Amino acid sequence: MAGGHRLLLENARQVVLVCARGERFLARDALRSLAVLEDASLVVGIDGFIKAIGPGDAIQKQFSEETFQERIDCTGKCILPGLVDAHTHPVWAGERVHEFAMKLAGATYMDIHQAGGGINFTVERTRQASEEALFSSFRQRLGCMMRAGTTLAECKSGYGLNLETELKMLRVIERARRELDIGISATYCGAHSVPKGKTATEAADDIINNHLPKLKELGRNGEIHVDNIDVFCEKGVFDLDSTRRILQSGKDIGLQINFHGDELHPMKAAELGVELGAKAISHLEEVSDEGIAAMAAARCSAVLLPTTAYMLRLKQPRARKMLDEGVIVALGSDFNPNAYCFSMPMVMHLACVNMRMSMPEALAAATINAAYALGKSHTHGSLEVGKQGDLIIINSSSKEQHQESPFGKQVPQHILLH
Ligand SMILES: N=CN[C@@H](CCC(=O)O)C(=O)O
Ligand SMILES: [Zn+2]
Repeated sequence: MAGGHRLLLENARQVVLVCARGERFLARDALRSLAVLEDASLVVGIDGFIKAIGPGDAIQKQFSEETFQERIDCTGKCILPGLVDAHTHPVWAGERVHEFAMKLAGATYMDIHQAGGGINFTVERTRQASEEALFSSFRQRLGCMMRAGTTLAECKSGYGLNLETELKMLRVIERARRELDIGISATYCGAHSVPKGKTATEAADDIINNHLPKLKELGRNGEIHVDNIDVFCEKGVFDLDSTRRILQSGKDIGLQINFHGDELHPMKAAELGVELGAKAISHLEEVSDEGIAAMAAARCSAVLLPTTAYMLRLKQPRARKMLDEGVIVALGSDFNPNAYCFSMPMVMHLACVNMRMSMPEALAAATINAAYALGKSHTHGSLEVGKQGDLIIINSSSKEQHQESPFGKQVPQHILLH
């Protein structure tokens, strides 16, 4: 007979809280060591929220008269918050394997983009795909992310560019949000590339005059729920002026600004993001010193994407400088047809090796700080009483093994979402 509480996780070797005082993000010295309880237990209530965390014997005493729908013996194991992936492009059709060969032969991302490949190749395939087919592949991809420990993922549109296909993608994301056991933060990314036959200014006008009013209407009717607005601010894609106009219009209809900036060329995108009150800016391989200082002061988070720099052989984003200056650093997989990585443990590992982040910095960046980038760190990203009981159990006695061994031991034994 069900009753009392949803779940008791008993006697874990470590419960990695990440933070324990209601912090909305971790930066500077707070990243030196994360909050961890040894030999601890955790209780999730029927409503899916965490009710208690503490020493195993204390929890046992406190809940000795209570009943649980499920109990898991976590002896020798480690409990972590579910991982948060702050940047993904997971809805699309068609493969771009041929472009990998072109890149290995020396073509750059922009060479391929300017020749009509890259994003625009995927746009053609995605426009042709049925909504059902898009949902089916999306569901499989989300399943892979979950199996690697992701419990909340930001998911972008952006392979439609026209209103019809952007809405098709957003409906697919909305369906997943309602039907699947994974948290989703939905992002409208209709300015991911300039559609064929249009200039950036014309594309921006179309978005501002046609796409955004429709999103507002559908949001008001409860048909789709969009959290963020994104633009690919890049030389040869959307310039600073078009980016500003689109992001401001998105903000005016209540969306959080969370966009691609300073990736391949220095654009002063970070400075623009701060001016507009952006919640997050992704990539930042080419961010200026002034941009870093402005982001730190404005608490605008940097979503760093180690798979992109690796795949495209770009210079690494200056994670160390950002961290030392107090920027709120988050991580994302950037899952897309050009960077096919589902795994946040692999992303943390690359962040440590290639971007020289410490293990606590990488774990905070994949939990509380990623949740902050999505405006969800009041409910996600740490194990604290009152937060959502999204957590993973790894068959290892310390959290470090999760990052050190991304090729094997990273697969969580249990993934629990509430
Ligand atoms: N840079 C722009 N967007 C993606 C790539 C998308 C694609 O190539 O399909 C990124 O974040 O890496
Ligand atoms: Zn991206």
